[in-house]
Amino acid sequence: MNVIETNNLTKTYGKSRGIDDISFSVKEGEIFGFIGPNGAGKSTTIRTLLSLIYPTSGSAKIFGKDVSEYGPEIKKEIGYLPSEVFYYDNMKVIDLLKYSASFYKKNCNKRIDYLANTMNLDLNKKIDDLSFGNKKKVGIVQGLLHEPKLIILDEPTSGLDPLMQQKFFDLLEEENKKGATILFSSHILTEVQKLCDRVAIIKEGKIVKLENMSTLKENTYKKFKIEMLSKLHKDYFNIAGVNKLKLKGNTVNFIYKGDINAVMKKISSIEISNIWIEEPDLEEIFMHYYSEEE
Ligand SMILES: Nc1ncnc2c1ncn2[C@@H]1O[C@H](COP(=O)(O)OP(=O)(O)OP(=O)(O)O)[C@@H](O)[C@H]1O
Repeated sequence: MNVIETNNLTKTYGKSRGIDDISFSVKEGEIFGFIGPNGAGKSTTIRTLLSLIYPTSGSAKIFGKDVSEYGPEIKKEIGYLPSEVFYYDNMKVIDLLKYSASFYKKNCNKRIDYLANTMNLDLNKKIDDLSFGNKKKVGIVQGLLHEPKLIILDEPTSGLDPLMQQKFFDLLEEENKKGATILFSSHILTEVQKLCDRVAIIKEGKIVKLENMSTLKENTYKKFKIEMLSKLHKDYFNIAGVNKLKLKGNTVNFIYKGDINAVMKKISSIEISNIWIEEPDLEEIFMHYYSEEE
């Protein structure tokens, strides 16, 4: 079953572009990453899904229901963490969370304690007295306290220190194991890489790539660095699939995309002292998509 489904979703702000013809779906139980640089259209897509803004054209469904028509009903099953959180600063954390919990028809007290404990959040402090990162934690607890079926996170880790980020990821994985579907927007690729099953890469309002995380990495090139015992002719590795070759002294660097056996045969015919074969990280793959289409 698809928990999220968007069809040709388009949003313009007056004459300027927000998002253009966005179509994707997220299956139940999936952790789906939405990655792209500032201004690409991540927040616009998310805000449309939450019916905080309305599409110019196209449509979106959550749990099989149109978001514009069933917004309030759908939102009860969603936990949303916006990219920027604003609160009534004078309230105590616990009062704000109890107020949030009152919108759902269940007792969330134990859950609030558990989440606050895990995220190391002092419930008795005034919101005004919290640091930016601690305010973010309030948003996290607020988004997860009703054990939503769908968790939508817009740049959720900004302001969290690495230890807290890890605790937060552990929490998300825990929720996902219990069945929650997660949509995770970010421009930080390493975190998307850690967590997500599938990603959509968004650029200037359009999805430029939609792929399983594993395929995204498999279908790309590998990086080779080879140290040889003696100097080679510069054309030795001039075979199909080899790119960006650099020969310096006895060391050759290149990237390779193609049948791995072809390049391994070439390597096995020479004497080498060391070899490194590396996968590009998501950052490099991402840069590749961006520069390729510019
Ligand atoms: N309220 C608005 N009025 C006019 N233009 C807007 C508005 N909100 C967003 N935009 C424009 O829509 C485009 C997409 O913005 P959006 O905030 O969705 O991007 P984003 O990928 O979430 O970026 P960021 O990571 O910076 O939040 C941008 O060009 C932005 O300037």
